[in-house]
Amino acid sequence: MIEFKNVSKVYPNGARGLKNINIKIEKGEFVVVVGLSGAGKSTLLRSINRLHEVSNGEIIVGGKSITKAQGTDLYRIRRDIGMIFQHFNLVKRSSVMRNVLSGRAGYHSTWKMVLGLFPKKDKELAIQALKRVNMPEKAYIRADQLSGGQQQRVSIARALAQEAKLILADEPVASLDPLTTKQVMDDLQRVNQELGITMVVNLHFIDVARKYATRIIGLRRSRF
Ligand SMILES: Nc1ncnc2c1ncn2[C@@H]1O[C@H](COP(=O)(O)OP(=O)(O)OP(=O)(O)O)[C@@H](O)[C@H]1O
Repeated sequence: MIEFKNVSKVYPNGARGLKNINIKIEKGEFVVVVGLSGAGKSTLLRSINRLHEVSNGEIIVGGKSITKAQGTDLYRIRRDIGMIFQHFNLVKRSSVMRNVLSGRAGYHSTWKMVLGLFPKKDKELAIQALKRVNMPEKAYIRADQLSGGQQQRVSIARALAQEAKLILADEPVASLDPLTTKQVMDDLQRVNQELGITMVVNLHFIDVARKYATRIIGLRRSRF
């Protein structure tokens, strides 16, 4: 599903993000990346969908080189990759439904999205996604009316509506309390087990990593 081939990343200011990384992640794995602050976890995760460009080496996603891909090819590879951020990245003044539907944006023309013209099938997908995170009754509430944990579960629903084959979650529970952390991690686990969506998750807490991961990757000073 994902292969890092001798990947290195040096930031323009000279900071080293990754050093000679070789990893293979198979379809359906729940991989947790752990490491101290500055170890390179975010750089690793964000290089998978090319939010960060790597300096050397190549990353293969779903059999295709995302490193070399351009134009439509890059767009298609990215469409299969859902992203979950520490601070949820929802449009806070929009409804939950509208946020989940935004996961469908990659399937339609920009003008339709600007006008909010989503086909019926998309709305059904969005409701199904909200059901999977146990939040269908919140569909028409504004996102900023929800707790942090609920907002994070909406962002999981957005990735599901996107029909992502792979979800990258960069510190998804770093802003949450222990109870909410469990709910969000349980949702990610359920999605992984029931839908077979591959997960790559960065976490600070090794106990949470142990509980959920099918494999833990430890990063230390840009290496693993
Ligand atoms: N945009 C950037 N510009 C310059 N250097 C950066 C940038 N992003 C990260 N770095 C550097 O790259 C290295 C790895 O950082 P990265 O954010 O990937 O680590 P991390 O393990 O995710 O840490 P944290 O948990 O604190 O986010 C660090 O030395 C960091 O200072």
